[in-house]
Amino acid sequence: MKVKDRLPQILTKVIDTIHRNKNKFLEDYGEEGIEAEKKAISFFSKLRNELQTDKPILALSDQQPDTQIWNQYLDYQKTLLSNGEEPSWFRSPWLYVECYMYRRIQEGMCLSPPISGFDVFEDVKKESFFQSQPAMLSLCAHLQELKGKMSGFSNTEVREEIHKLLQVSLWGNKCDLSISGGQDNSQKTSVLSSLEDFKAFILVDDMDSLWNILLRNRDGNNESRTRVDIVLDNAGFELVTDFILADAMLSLNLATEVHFHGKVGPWYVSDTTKHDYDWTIQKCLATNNKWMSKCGQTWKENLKKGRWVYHQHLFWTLPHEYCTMAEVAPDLYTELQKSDLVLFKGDLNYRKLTGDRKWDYTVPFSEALRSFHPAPLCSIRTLKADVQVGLQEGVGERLSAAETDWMISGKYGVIQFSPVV
Ligand SMILES: O=P(O)(O)OC[C@H]1O[C@](O)(CO)[C@@H](O)[C@@H]1O
Ligand SMILES: [Mn+2]
Repeated sequence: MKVKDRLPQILTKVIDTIHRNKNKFLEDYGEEGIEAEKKAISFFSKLRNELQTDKPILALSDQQPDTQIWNQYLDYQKTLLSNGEEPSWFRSPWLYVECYMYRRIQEGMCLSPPISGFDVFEDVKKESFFQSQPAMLSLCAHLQELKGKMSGFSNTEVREEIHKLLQVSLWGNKCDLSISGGQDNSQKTSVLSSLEDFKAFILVDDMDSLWNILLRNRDGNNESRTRVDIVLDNAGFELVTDFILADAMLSLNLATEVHFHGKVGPWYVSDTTKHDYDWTIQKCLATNNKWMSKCGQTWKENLKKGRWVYHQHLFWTLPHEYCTMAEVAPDLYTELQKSDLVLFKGDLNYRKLTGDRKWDYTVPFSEALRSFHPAPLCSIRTLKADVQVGLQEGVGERLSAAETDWMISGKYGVIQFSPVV
């Protein structure tokens, strides 16, 4: 499905969702809730029309901490066009327009009090969590079993385990809801048993570079500290794979703290917010499956003890590419500099890391990052957008000749590392 079709479809789903929740708004806020529902629906119908008829991109009119930054970015887009042309939905960069649509959804809710706090994607995120529960259960059981036997593990065995869980987290990224226009895209089967078959689809495998960083902690003395950061992507199955990975890194003594970075508001349908993060841990804890509930308990404790830390920053929901972070969000850049390893989950992060440009397939990843080198970093992403760097000579060409949609189907993945250069 093309962006042109996918984005209006997402807006249609937003409108349906708000409409479906009318009674809830009535119960919560009385007549005022109903008025707000009408207001939000008319905002989103108008927005969908602007999109479909290629109207100019408008400045934001809410008063949020990032409103001015967005409006300045629009001014900057105007300077890129010649002879006074206006940036419009189809004549602006895809990355910008797509981010802009999600920001307009936030604006629509913000301008519709008292229902402003309503997350229009919450229903589908929850649904996808429940749909993939069997697959999550088997991961939780695997982790608990691993914990039972890991005390006698050699480094080779630990390496093998962490490689497995990195791959699980990679394939977990297939499950985002924006690419499917909000349709169910959950994980139905355990990925663990398919890892060997999927190996052939990993186009860049830098897992050993990560291993070398993590091994330093395992082999170091008790004083040593290793901080891993995970820039989260989707809630649902993917988030649980990230939790499993983070838990294993601590349990296997490969890291001492894991910092998670989530979105400040609803984003790209399934992206993780603070509420999704807490909800997921709570849900795992409360299930009647002993393995999953044990996982939930440990994760809650990790947060309490400061071994896990959750961060949010509005930079993650700006349209800016990451090479501008040091300038646009210096505080966040400084925070990431404290890390020993930053894992960027998902496709959108990859697009922002590389600036969503038409790079040659063989350009080194570090070069495509331009000045963005806060710490050693790694992208863990399935390919859903037509940007890919760091491939061996001839690989991109060979794939293009064989499969026209190899860059957007989510079938291929990378675990791609860049040291600090
Ligand atoms: O959740 P992810 O992996 O970032 O995927 C989201 C991707 O889906 C799309 O919305 C559809 O291709 C892309 O713009 C975006 O890169
Ligand atoms: Mn996403």
